[in-house]
Amino acid sequence: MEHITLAPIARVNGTVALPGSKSISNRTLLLAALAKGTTTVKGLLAADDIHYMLEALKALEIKWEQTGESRDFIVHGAAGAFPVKTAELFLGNAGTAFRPLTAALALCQGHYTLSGVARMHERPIGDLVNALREAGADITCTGTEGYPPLAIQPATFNGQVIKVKGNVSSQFLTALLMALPLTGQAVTIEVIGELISKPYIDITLKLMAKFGVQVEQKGWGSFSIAKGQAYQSPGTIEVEGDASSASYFLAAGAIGGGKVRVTGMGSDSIQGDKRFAEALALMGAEITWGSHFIEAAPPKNGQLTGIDADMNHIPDAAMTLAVVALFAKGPTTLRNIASWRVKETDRLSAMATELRKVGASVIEGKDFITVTPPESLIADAAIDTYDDHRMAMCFSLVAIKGVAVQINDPQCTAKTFPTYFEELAKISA
Ligand SMILES: O=C(O)C1=C[C@@H](OP(=O)(O)O)[C@@H](O)[C@H](O)C1
Ligand SMILES: C=C(OP(=O)(O)O)C(=O)O
Repeated sequence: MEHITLAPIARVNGTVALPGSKSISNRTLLLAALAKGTTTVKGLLAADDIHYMLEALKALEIKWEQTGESRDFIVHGAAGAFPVKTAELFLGNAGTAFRPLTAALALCQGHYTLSGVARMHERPIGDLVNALREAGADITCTGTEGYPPLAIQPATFNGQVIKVKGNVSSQFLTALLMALPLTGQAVTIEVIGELISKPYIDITLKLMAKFGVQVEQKGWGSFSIAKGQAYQSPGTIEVEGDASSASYFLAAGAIGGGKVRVTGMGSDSIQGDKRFAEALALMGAEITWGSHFIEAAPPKNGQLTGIDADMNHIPDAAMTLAVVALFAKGPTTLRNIASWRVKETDRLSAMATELRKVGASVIEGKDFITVTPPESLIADAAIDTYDDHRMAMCFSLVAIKGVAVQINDPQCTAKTFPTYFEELAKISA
């Protein structure tokens, strides 16, 4: 297996220009594809998840072009439903492509199949499929009921009130929100039970508003779209830097003896993961906020402290804290993170296994993890990454003011951050 060996990094210092946000890139591409008019998308993320969305749009005969070598793309919108009525889409392991495209295609009166990598076929989609079916959609799970792959057939949509469960993934609600304006009808989405990962719904609503569709929100339980709204290109959208990707560098700054600044997003960001910096501050890190940057440095007294906190609002960036916990005084407990089990891998189990390899004592709960740091880290651990980009990026932090560490299959960062290890090297001394 390919691996990368990171020697202990004595000090980190410098500035990282963040790659584009995955969540904003894929939402913007889909909204631009459904909108009337041409949209220039600036600073699109270059990574596998976005590649799958771009290729899917191409298969659906949405015209787009890249401006030279830049990350600026021009998308020619279809002004409504996709023009192509038959397509086979392969979407890798990109939740932000798979879930929203499922909902949009269910309303397009065509014959479509959607599939992904083996792990995508183990990630639940039943709550979204059932919500769409109850509104008349014809969707078959061609493997196991409740999971991809999916086959969609033409059907009459008749939903006025659509109920969806929110406790497995917020992407199901996001998918319905983005797709339903295609019907042109008044529709209300009711969320049954708890809604997790709420800040991602804010990203969805803010981007829909940029494309001219307003949603009337009542708390987190009801979302209404008035009749006759349709997406309209806003002209240009600038993709912010990725706040989840920022977490590794901010954590490095908090651990590593110097200041690390990330640019491309800051206090003005629409991404919930900016609040990772608040969690780091709770551990004692010195955080400086700008409207378009965040900077992290170690605590004034040099010692991070463990925390016990609810992480439901930042599930992706919370993984980074589990590794920062290795450098803190006392245990750290991250709570309300059951969704970790249905992401790129079972992240609760993977995180517990790999943290133990470097010497931590770990309690793996059903929906929480407690990490007690070892007296001293075990050197030269070979970290397995489970085809999970975040496992690879998180465990690189072990080297910062710590010990040498081997990361197996480092290319898995391609899902959201293909150049991660190069960027880390640039701020390492
Ligand atoms: O909507 C989004 O862009 C995302 C929502 C979150 O998923 P869940 O809602 O499944 O927690 C997050 O983990 C994922 O990386 C991106
Ligand atoms: C959960 C993640 O991805 P996805 O968008 O595929 O759900 C992630 O990037 O951590």
